[in-house]
Amino acid sequence: MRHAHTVEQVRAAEAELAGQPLMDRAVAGLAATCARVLIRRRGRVYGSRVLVLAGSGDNGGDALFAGARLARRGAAVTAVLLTPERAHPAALAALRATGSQVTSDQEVGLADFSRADLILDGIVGIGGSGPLRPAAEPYAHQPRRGVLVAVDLPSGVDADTGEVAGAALRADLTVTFGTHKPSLLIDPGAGYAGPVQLVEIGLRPPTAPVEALQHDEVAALLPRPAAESDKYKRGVVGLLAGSERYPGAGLLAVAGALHGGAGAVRYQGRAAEEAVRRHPEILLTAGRVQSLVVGPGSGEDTAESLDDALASQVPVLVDADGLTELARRGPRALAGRSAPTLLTPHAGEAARLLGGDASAEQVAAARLRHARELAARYGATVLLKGSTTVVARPDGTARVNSTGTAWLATAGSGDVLAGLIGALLAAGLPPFDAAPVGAYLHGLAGRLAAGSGAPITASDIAAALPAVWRDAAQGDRPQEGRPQGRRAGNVAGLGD
Ligand SMILES: NC(=O)C1=CN([C@@H]2O[C@H](COP(=O)(O)OP(=O)(O)OC[C@H]3O[C@@H](n4cnc5c(N)ncnc54)[C@H](OP(=O)(O)O)[C@@H]3O)[C@@H](O)[C@H]2O)[C@@H](O)CC1
Ligand SMILES: Nc1ncnc2c1ncn2[C@@H]1O[C@H](COP(=O)(O)OP(=O)(O)O)[C@@H](O)[C@H]1O
Ligand SMILES: [K+]
Repeated sequence: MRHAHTVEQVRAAEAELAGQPLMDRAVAGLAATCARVLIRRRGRVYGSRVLVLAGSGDNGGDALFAGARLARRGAAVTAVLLTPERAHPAALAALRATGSQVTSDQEVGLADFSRADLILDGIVGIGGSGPLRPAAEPYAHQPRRGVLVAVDLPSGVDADTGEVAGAALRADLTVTFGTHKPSLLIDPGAGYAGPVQLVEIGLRPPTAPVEALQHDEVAALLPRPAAESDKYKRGVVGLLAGSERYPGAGLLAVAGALHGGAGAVRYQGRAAEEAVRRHPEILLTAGRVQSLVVGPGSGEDTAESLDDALASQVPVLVDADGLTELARRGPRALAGRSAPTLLTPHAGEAARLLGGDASAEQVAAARLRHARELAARYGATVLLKGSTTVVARPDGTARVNSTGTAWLATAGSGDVLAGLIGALLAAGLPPFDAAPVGAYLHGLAGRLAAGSGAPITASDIAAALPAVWRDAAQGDRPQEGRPQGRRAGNVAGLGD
């Protein structure tokens, strides 16, 4: 599991360790990573050009101390102070002691920014608030040819949420200390972080409010048939999906559900004839189900299907047209339910569910906040789709998934996901497990189908699910976050 803690939690954990050399540990890890980057890039640290951007807090202190270590290994280090009168005194003294250049001339800083082999972004870390200050902002737009390493988190990104109020520095790599911050896992912030390397400094923060399942946890959660299983014991998922107008959505939900670990799929939409032709294994008869998926392409049947689903005593996943209908009815429509409800909106549907309190763009820019808000308002688990999928519970705890790829943004992709998660619910996973496990597999399936990068269809995603399931079921792979190390995860090639 990858855990992310809030600034408040980090501060409290830090206070418990008062007197311990936390900064030394952080700096040692940071400098070692920078040295490895330089060795990979230039063959050695000696003679490399390093630019340190130092703000007025400890984040700047970390960057200056790391700069001093690199200078002692022969790097030509320049430090640019953004608030010269308040630079970290001990760190500045350490850097000056190496004979490195120190300036507060931002013109010099910007010129060096373009030339340096490595830039340390120590402008601001977990102490940041609001948009980048004017002195710092130009660095967010300045071209560069070197590697930009964010210290703790990219400056300009809100640590707790991943929101970016204005400009932010786009890192090639982030070295974070003690624990992950939510912003390193959730877009748009995560998109500025690059791969994330965690330096252990001994912090022992409490339960994480935001976490990301990794291969091992997914492996442990995947439903597997036991020796005495039969198809009913494994779970039956009912699909209220597909209409005369949108038969395809029903078929894609079936395709997702068939690969989701349930024993059987009971199809109850209007595309039955085509569905059974394509998927002869489905059941068309009415009967018991252990979960219901309502909404994908359900068109003219939506209101009735939603009534049926919400009146049931089984877990219900509401997607697509079902969400539009639910938005019309409002949160009270879920008030009487005794079984769990899972809502799976994309940003536009989320905006609708919020009744106009936020636009789709605002939802996408503040994914964690809006997923939590929706979960609280509707008293349901919410899976907010998009570049980072966020699953939130009414109590605010959240799981995020980053295995996806933008190639997943293709018509019908969400229908496959709805069927897949519906099957996981039928197999007995609670929504807070079924939703992130489904998103994890769906994301990997998209990646597998897209290969090195090619347009894929929703059917391709469904077809890739068995291979991805087999791979995930093996667990124990040191695979984390974005699997190719593009973002959170092992720092491909830059780590040990
Ligand atoms: N916690 C731990 O366990 C450990 C933490 N460590 C390190 O400490 C860091 C936290 O240090 P910190 O508390 O000094 O705050 P920090 O991030 O440097 O920022 C504060 C300064 O930034 C300024 N500023 C604010 N907003 C801004 C903006 N938008 N744009 C520009 N500037 C902005 C603000 O200025 P002011 O508002 O006062 O004018 C203030 O002076 C943490 O990220 C990690 O690197 C490690 O060393 C080891 C263990
Ligand atoms: N930029 C992106 N990066 C990663 N995944 C994405 C991106 N855009 C969309 N997705 C994923 O693609 C799927 C699209 O679902 P949805 O919007 O419901 O499409 P549809 O309604 O056509 O089925 C979701 O799983 C979503 O998380
Ligand atoms: K930073």
